[in-house]
Amino acid sequence: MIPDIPPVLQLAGLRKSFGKTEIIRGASLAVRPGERVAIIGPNGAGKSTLFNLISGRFAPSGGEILLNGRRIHGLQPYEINRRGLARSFQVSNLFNRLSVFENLRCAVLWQQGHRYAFWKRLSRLRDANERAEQVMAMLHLHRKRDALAMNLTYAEQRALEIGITLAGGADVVLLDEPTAGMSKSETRRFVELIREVTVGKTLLMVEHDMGVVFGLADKIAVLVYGEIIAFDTPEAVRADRRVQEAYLGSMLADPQPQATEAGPC
Ligand SMILES: Nc1ncnc2c1ncn2[C@@H]1O[C@H](COP(=O)(O)OP(=O)(O)OP(=O)(O)O)[C@@H](O)[C@H]1O
Repeated sequence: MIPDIPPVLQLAGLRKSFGKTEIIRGASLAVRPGERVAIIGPNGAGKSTLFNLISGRFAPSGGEILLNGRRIHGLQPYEINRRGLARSFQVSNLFNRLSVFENLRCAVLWQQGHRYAFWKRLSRLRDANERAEQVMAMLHLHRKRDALAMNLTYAEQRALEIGITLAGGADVVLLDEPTAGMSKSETRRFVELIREVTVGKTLLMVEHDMGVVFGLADKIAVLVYGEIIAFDTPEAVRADRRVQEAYLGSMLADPQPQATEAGPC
């Protein structure tokens, strides 16, 4: 990474209060193009709130969010999406009664601004079909092309969700606990898949599994009580005394995947 490349995503003194309680307390972060950043921290530290602020679901109480140097705070989630930032959710975002292909095509059309207007020009539909096929192949889901989302395995559903997030071609991708609920072997395969499908993209993820975090991230941001107390390489974060004291030093000392073999599939 060349240090003076401008950040693709920048948080500056970001704040968010719910009522009188300040949850995000002046968070600042500069993410360079192509970096893979994991946000870690104790339960309730504000990780999901931070994602909700960046993706436009919540309006900040103060501070700034810049995407490619332009302010995005105050924009609607779909406007932020069309500026090239897409996010996945912890809860399922799939249309259960649509096929894998149809789910992806809906996502392409929506993210390109056609909403669900399937009657739009045929050439656009052709482009969306091609993009959906492309994303399906990237996810290794082409053999499940016509399977309904509800009939996929849990890991396939999570892969499809990542496909939906990537469908519109966003350059900045936010993944919220992408491996939650997976077995160890599924988690290992999924980490490889995430690595493959995010080549050339900037990735921000919230993840509790330290094996995934240390296996994927170029940099780790540690959020404690709404403040980013460290933002550095995995090695530097692991050695940081403040991080060890504030956030489960033992977890960082031995970053093995935390998932159990008893996944939901
Ligand atoms: N819409 C809301 N209204 C009021 N309080 C909220 C709201 N959303 C989140 N909070 C509070 O903000 C705090 C941070 O929650 P958040 O979900 O962002 O933490 P987190 O770090 O993602 O936690 P976890 O690791 O458990 O998912 C919590 O105390 C939560 O109750």
